[in-house]
Amino acid sequence: MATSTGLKRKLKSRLTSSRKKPKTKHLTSDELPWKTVATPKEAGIASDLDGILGLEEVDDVEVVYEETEGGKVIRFKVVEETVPEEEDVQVEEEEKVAGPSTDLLLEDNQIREHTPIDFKSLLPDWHPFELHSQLYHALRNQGFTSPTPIQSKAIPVAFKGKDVIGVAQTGSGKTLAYGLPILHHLLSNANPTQLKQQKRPLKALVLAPTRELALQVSSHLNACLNSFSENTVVDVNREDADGNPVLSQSQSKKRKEKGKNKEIVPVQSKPKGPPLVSVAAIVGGMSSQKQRRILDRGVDVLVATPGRLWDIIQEDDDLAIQIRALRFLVLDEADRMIETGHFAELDNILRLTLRLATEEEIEPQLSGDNELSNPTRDDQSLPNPLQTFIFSATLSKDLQRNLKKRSRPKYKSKNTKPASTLDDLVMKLDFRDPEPEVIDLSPEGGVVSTLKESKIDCLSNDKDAYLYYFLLRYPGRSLVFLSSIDGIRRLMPLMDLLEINAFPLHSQLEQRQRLKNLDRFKSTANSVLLATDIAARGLDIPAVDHVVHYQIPRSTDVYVHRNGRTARAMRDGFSLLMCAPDERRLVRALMGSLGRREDEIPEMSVELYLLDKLKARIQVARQIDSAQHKIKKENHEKNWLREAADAMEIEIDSDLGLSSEEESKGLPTKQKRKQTQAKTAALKAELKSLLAQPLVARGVSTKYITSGSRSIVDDFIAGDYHETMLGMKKTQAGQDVALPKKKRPKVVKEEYEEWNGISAEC
Ligand SMILES: Nc1ncnc2c1ncn2[C@@H]1O[C@H](COP(=O)(O)OP(=O)(O)OP(=O)(O)O)[C@@H](O)[C@H]1O
Repeated sequence: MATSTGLKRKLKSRLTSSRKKPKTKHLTSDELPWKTVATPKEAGIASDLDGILGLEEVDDVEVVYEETEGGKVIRFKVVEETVPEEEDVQVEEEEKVAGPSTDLLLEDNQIREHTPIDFKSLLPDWHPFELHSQLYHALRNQGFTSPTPIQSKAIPVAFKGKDVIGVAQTGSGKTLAYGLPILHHLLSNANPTQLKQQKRPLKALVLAPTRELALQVSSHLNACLNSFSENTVVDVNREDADGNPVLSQSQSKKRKEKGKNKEIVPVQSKPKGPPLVSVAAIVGGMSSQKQRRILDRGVDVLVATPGRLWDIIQEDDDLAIQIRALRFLVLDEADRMIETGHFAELDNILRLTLRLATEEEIEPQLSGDNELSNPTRDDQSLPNPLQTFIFSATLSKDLQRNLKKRSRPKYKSKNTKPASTLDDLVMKLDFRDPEPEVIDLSPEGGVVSTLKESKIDCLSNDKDAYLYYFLLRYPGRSLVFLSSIDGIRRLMPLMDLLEINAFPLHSQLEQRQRLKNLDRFKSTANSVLLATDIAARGLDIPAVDHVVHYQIPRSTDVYVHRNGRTARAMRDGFSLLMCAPDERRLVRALMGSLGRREDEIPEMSVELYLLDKLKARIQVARQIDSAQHKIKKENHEKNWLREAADAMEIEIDSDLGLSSEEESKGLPTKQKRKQTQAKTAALKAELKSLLAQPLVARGVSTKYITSGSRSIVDDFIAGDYHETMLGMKKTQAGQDVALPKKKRPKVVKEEYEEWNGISAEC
């Protein structure tokens, strides 16, 4: 142990070093520190884009794909690593021996105090849980001063070793409701000496339905570890040249540059010891080699989507064996996993977690010949009891009731059929707890109290104009849900032409692009995300102001989860349903199954005069889009024709003005093409002029601002005038909805005395 003075001096040096952020430098591919190495041809290494994609495998080189005006550009970000100073290493060694220190208070990412922290007075609401000190630090750093209701209820139950089925409204902190008990258990039971000697076995598996949600859960859990104890926590999704985990950015230490004038030589800082607890994500669409390496190294908590995980399990017997001995299993948004087509994979993974009675053998439904070894175990052979947590904002009451009644799984033998519905699947889960605890905090009617709902009734064809109106009228971060990818593809060019900052998100985009679009949406205050329901569940995007249901969601659960992207963590939020005449029936059914009436959702008020002006813009934008589409299609056909002619060694007109031949094939002549191009240019000029015209509400005089039937001078003085719609007040969307109709009092059937005919007395 160091003396207190010695420790102080070293801490000071850490103070300076911890402020240093790793620098990043943009380089071209030629500037990277290449080294020529021979690779076997058969391996097909780096055949992709001349090795550029392979670069993702290189530590500290981040490949960034950017759309620019000149086309797609690939950039390389090189993160300069730091070499820890001897003093830092010494402090870390000391801390390692002493265990996680409680004498550093990290606030605003800086070490402020050097006294033991009294969490009892700093976090009184958390104190009764007696969490590991590292978690207290993390909660404090993140400003989570008190537990949310689901955390208050679920954490003590989980600490008792019980299985938990948690149902709570969207954005209510369910991730930490299961995450904190898991991390507490792992931190409290970690044995640093043992970790150094052997590969850590997998202890917790969190299954999530979408890649984005899995990555988010993983970073949420990592944030609870990385806030403190710099030497004990690493981001295992990053690794050094030897495949060792690299300390996360907050842990970067001072570096020694190798030569001032030289090119950057990335220097790897070796971790000073294995992390106490590590969390990693395994999802589709990202480098599977890297993910396999992470697994080979060993990880404590794995957050995964079922598809990619099952792919890996099929080739990795060791992982399958580890899953059989899990300590924690979590199904996050289990109901959605059933919908995403991952059902068979999920079913197979869950089969691995079942207890096996000595006489029974259960085999997962493996495809191919790569059968897993399946050791028969009885209940007693389990080293640790498995604890199962199922969390969602929507789990049917029937399912919750059934879960309470059951205990042992229904899987009996390897011939058992896979489950076919969520109820079926969850009922087959092998809860070790004879009475799993159901905690249901879901709000009545499925709506979070801080959410304001509204509705616009309009024709299908007018939805674009209403959406455009809404986006201009209420700037902010708007998440627009569409039910099809085609719908997004149609709307995106319109948004571009109308100069709306919109990004698409759907399953047919590359994973890299999905994450990038999500990031752009997160970091742009006034932006729109046009998304399918892959964005409906679990995504925790800070400050989404509005959710727009461009099409009516296909189920109540989807409605609840889509709405849940706004009004999170007790913040205000707004949702708008766009309802075409043929969708009214669906809205009625939707509200009915939430135990509500259709007219409980108030109408959004719309300035029709301005809407008409916007319709004119939309019309021109649509014409441009269709003309551009036509040109694109023609170019495509032209290219096809040229290639076909080349292949057949036929000579065609140099400019493809194939005149008669062309016309006979239905292709436009050169003249016609020119006409289309000229028409498009004229339309673009028209749209440009329409976009430049100010949007002035009816009755507003821009010449004499104090006159007109709608004087705008007071708004100017008060500073609450709308910047793009003159004459409108700058209001929040929630202020422009009519009050919801009051619930009609329930008709209480009066009990009448049985009618026995006119009495003799009358
Ligand atoms: N105790 C807390 N105090 C304040 N904020 C918290 C607390 N716990 C979690 N949060 C924050 O609340 C937000 C929502 O948390 P989380 O994503 O876990 O919600 P959720 O219930 O899983 O939502 P969904 O059902 O939509 O998946 C996150 O930004 C999280 O960081």
